Amino acid sequence: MSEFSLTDLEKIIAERARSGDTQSWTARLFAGGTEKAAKKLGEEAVETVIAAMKGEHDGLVSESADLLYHWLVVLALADIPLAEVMRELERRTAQSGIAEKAARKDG
Ligand SMILES: N=c1c2ncn([C@@H]3O[C@H](COP(=O)(O)OP(=O)(O)OP(=O)(O)O)[C@@H](O)[C@H]3O)c2ncn1[C@@H]1O[C@H](COP(=O)(O)O)[C@@H](O)[C@H]1O
Repeated sequence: MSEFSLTDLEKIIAERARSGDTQSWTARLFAGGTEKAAKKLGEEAVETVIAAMKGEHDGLVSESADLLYHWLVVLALADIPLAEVMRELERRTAQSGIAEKAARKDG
């Protein structure tokens, strides 16, 4: 399992967004604004769906990476930290009681 996390990528995106580097895709996405970035996210989602439906292993991995990267850019443009989404996922997990059931099973 890679040590690299979405939190690491979120930090890189924040740094690159501020860089003003004309070669930076992140900086260009930020300059283009939310609508453009969200459209790109939609395209990557469609490409991910197509790769999944075709059963393309490598394509699905690659498109998933594009999707997660563009999703984090859209979140950053909306000033929503990844932690806020994780808290929502955690809340839903706690609500379902799945985590406790798994812990009881392990213990
Ligand atoms: N993870 C990514 C990442 N995933 C995809 N992309 C870029 O997203 C762009 C769009 O992908 P597409 O598949 O649509 O390729 P495209 O050639 O633009 O296709 P068209 O839309 O033009 O048809 C490409 O330029 C990819 O390089 C990414 N760009 C950056 N990152 C991360 O962000 C960091 C900083 O990158 P820069 O901001 O470019 O310095 C990198 O080190 C990576 O960690």
